[in-house]
Amino acid sequence: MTIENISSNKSFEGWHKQYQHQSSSLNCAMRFAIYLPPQASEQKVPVLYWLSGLTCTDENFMQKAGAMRMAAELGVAIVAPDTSPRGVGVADAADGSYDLGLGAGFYLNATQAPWKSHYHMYDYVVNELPELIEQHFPVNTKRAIAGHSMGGHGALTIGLRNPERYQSISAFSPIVNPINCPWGQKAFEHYLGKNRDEWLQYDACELLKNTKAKLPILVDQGTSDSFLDEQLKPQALIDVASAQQYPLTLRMQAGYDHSYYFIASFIEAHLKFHFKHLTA
Ligand SMILES: N[C@@H](CCC(=O)N[C@@H](CSC=O)C(=O)NCC(=O)O)C(=O)O
Repeated sequence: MTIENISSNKSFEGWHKQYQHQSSSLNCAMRFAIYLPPQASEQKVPVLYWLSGLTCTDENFMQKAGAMRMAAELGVAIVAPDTSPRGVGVADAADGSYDLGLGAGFYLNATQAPWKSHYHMYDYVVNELPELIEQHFPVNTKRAIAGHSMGGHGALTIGLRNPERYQSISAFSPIVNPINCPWGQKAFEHYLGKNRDEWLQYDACELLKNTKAKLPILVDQGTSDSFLDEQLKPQALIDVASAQQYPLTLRMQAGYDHSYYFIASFIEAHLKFHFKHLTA
């Protein structure tokens, strides 16, 4: 697997870099960003995989979250993939809507035309990307996964389905129950078809009901988030976790909205949470 460097910027004595490569899972060229802390010049470091939300690329988190100072202090690399396949021949929403198609891959493997030829973000994040990162960069195999909104859904579902691959999961404002909200229902019907049984494998609440593993989960949710009641519904996750006695910490943060201003306010706590489990 070859990768092409397309940018390098020194930051907090480490490096932020962007790369492009041909993805076998997605059947197109993909871009990702990596932050390598200063410790990576001397030793292999653990990795936090960050999954962004609707409309994002690899750039939103790296430019807006303010995560690099603490990542440099702790010695944790951060990898941020794009949120969907892109390029010539990749299907997009017919009406140009932001919640389907480009920028809206929902971290699943699509089974329906026209999506199924490229939209395999689940396979990309779970297998291809870590393999590529571990081949090309000074990282060890201790991994954590986090994300925002659609990316929070991705982090929860991928972490819950692959507990042996990650040490910890965290999310900001995640879509916790996509089978019961408009964003999730629209995406799943297009990507997975009308059979709702096929949707359950990508729903964090459903997965939490059935998981035996107990990977620690931290969630922060703003109380002034305009998507809170219609799309995010954190109480559904609290209820299942409570019934399962699952180690979930879900904090309602007063006055915060859905933006990166919110993420920037609590990203240090998430990095410290992951660091504790990555180095336990
Ligand atoms: N209507 C908005 C919706 C897009 C939006 O709010 N995207 C969020 C993630 S929402 C859930 O996945 C986001 O992270 N935006 C990028 C950013 O840098 O803030 C719109 O299209 O503007």
